[in-house]
Amino acid sequence: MDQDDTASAAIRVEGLVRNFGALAAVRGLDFTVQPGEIFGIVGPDGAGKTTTLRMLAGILAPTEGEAWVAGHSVVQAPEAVKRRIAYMSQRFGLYGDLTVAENLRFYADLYEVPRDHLEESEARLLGFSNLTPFRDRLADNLSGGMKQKLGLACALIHRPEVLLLDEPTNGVDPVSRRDFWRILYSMLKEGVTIFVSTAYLDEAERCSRVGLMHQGRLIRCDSPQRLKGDLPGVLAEFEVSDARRAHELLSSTREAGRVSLYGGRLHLYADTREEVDAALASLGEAGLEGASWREIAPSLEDVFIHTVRQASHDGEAAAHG
Ligand SMILES: Nc1ncnc2c1ncn2[C@@H]1O[C@H](COP(=O)(O)OP(=O)(O)OP(=O)(O)O)[C@@H](O)[C@H]1O
Repeated sequence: MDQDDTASAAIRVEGLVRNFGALAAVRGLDFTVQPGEIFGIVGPDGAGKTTTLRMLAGILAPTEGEAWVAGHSVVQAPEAVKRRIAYMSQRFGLYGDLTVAENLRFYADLYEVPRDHLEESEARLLGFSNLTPFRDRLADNLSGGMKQKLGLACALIHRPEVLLLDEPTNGVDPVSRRDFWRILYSMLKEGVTIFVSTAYLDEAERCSRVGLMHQGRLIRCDSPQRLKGDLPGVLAEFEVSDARRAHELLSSTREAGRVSLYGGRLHLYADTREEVDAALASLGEAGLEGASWREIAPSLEDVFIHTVRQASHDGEAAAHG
């Protein structure tokens, strides 16, 4: 590989594999994240997101392949990687019997943050996260959202170049989630590169690029805009008096995931417009009068559902073929 490429990319991954015994958790990843990007990774439970993050953080050795994070190899120099990044796992270690300020100080000491920068960094991070009024509260007595924000503040105290976040807002209330993302954007402005896994597709929408992970592979990787624009087929929304019944009728003859109910509206993901017209005709034949349909723009959720379905379908076909 070109030495300059490795040095300039914030994260570069080549042929990364991780097996746990017979289980292939990560099956060969290749991607690059540029400095100042926010890269989101989404995928069903067990897709391999946490395993990937742990390898990038230098705390889990790859079975095969390589990754360079903040200019260092996770295989050759994991300790150098750890000094230049922050990794917030799903069970980030806050000390419940220490206060908010004491937790920050603990992480500052751990990373040997110079004392002369400390007060300013603490004040800034507490301010960002709206935790200043709670600086003397024990971490155990914070709400879930506040705990996550404090975890992020602790992860940022040593000014990492790359921030690795594993589902950081899982179960967090909407207001704290918004605060959390505000902090992430401020960090981006300061040039920090962010790699975040999330189960929330509205969060994935906020990323500069999104990787869809499925069974240990990245099956798509692009900007949210492009991912939505490239979804093949037609997404149709039906206006119909009895959406529940229409759902039953249309889904009985289609693969799972093709027909879904959104409130009182019915969505059909079809290969062609003719297929949608045929579906409309079949509703009429079944006595559901007055139905109509219009094409709608897919959301990232649609892209996610249909891409995963297609990948599972292709995987099964390959297994049986
Ligand atoms: N230490 C381990 N030992 C054995 N198997 C593991 C280990 N860690 C992960 N796995 C397995 O590897 C696969 C990928 O897990 P991983 O946690 O990376 O997925 P994920 O996409 O992060 O899902 P989740 O969001 O549920 O954590 C799963 O089948 C999991 O059971």
